[in-house]
Amino acid sequence: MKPRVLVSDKLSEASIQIFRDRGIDVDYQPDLGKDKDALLAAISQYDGLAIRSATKVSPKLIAAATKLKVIGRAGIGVDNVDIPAATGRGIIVMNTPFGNAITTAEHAISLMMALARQIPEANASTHAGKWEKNRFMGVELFNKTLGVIGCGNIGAIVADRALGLKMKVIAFDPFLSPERAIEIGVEKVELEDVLRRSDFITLHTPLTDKTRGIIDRAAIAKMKKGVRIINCARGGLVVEEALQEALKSGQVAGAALDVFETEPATQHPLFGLENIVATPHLGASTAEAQENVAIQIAEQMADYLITGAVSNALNMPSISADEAPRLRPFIAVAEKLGSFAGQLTDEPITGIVIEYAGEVGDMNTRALTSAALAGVLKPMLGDVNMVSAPVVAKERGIKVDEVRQTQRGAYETYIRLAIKTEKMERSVAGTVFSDGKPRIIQIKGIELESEFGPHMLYVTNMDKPGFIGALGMLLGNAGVNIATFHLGRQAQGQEAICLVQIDEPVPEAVLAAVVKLPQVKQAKRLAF
Ligand SMILES: NC(=O)c1ccc[n+]([C@@H]2O[C@H](COP(=O)([O-])OP(=O)(O)OC[C@H]3O[C@@H](n4cnc5c(N)ncnc54)[C@H](O)[C@@H]3O)[C@@H](O)[C@H]2O)c1
Ligand SMILES: O=C(O)CC[C@@H](O)C(=O)O
Repeated sequence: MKPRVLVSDKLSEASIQIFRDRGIDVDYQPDLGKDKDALLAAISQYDGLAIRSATKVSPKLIAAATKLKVIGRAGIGVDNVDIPAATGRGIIVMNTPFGNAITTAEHAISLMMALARQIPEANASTHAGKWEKNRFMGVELFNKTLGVIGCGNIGAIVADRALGLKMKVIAFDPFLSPERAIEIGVEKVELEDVLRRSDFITLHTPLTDKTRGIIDRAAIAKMKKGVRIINCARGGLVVEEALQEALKSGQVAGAALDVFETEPATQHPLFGLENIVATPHLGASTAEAQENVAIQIAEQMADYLITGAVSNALNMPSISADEAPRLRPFIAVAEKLGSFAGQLTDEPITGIVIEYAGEVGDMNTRALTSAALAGVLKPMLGDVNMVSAPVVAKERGIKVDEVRQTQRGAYETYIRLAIKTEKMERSVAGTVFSDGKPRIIQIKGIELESEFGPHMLYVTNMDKPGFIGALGMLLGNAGVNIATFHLGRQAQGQEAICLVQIDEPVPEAVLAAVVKLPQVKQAKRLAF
């Protein structure tokens, strides 16, 4: 069946065509995002949801989205998506981190200039026929200090443009390296310095628990009198009441806001103030940026739904379109090895070590580890996939370690997964043969070679004569057809393992009879 995507916000037509061209059924309902109830009623039909900022993806919506695999944000900020809830349900959340960065930086610079020269007010006055030449006395940008809070993609572009205007640019960003600061020509400083030294302050951080209210009453009190503030990032970074007081007192000479605590902001205490320039979240609104982000998100979502390639996901490692087909059989073997170990483990798992050797050691092992974890956890928890598994493992206090080595042993590739519980450690290893099929090659250090079948019987026994015949007879008498039969042992007369692929699940009574065979230590049904 074709994947179905809902586009619930206004997106460029080009993106709709991309979905169609890639063989995806797409419903373009640009106003549905604003109608919570209608969206909630419709969401269960879709594999993908493409949005901008109007659609709020709440835990309630995610709970109703039973088929949903991917949420694509045509833009940067994903604060309208509950990422933990999506991750918990195994839904990938992706955005387009660069598509609107230049446009948004240009908007911030436009707002700074509009503030410096009071262009909106002067425009309104001139249109009103007032010719108030003496009323509008501006300030120059030349030689002024611009303080950038958050110097990532957009902050760095703003800095670059401001340097072109011959401003001095200082930046506060805990994640900005000194080398990067030198590269982009800014002085890396502390927040206090930005507050104390800047003539203009521009915000370019995401809205997080750390950045919410970063410009509050106390921060404003530390600023130069007559500072001008530009917020083209997110409402909530600036405490609006504190700003209002400071604009009235003259501590802040002017502020330009593209974003507001509550949007749409149709009524606001700051509206109507002379020293406020306001735009309705237009940062990303150019034809170029909207085309970019819409095309990018449609490509990324289509890639994921059709090929499994993952790019720009916020809750899953990337898998490029080139590596997706190469990775697929290894994802399958990692998941199956995990599932094998998970099905055999009844106690709480404390740790998992995944070892990659040979060719696979050079691959995207984060994706493989996520697949292995999903395999381990699924038998116990059911609804876990590559997206949610790392988070679920962490929540359960399972320590996950990856070991990579590129040298080869007997096999071109080798993946070994060891599970630790309070009482024991169990390991299983596998590989992918040239036919692309995953194989088990080792269990508990015992060599044997088997495919993963839909129905299997796993038996550990003592290596004594008569066992194979007795097991074969038991299964045969019960009408259970054996497809493949694989054996391995530690050494003659010691612990042995038998892996039998059968055409249907072993009935309970037959399993009980297998356990009673004198040589048998343990017998379990497995399914892949
Ligand atoms: N107005 C609009 O239409 C519009 C358009 C695009 C993006 N945005 C907003 O702009 C924000 C920035 O976008 P970007 O592409 O530059 O993101 P980015 O991730 O490239 O950069 C954000 C920077 O903020 C820094 N940061 C994080 N926490 C910080 C803190 N406590 N103090 C200082 N810096 C901190 C990060 O280290 C990072 O360098 C987005 O999160 C989005 O909310 C708004
Ligand atoms: O979609 C928009 O118009 C705004 C997007 C912007 O806020 C973003 O974070 O990318």
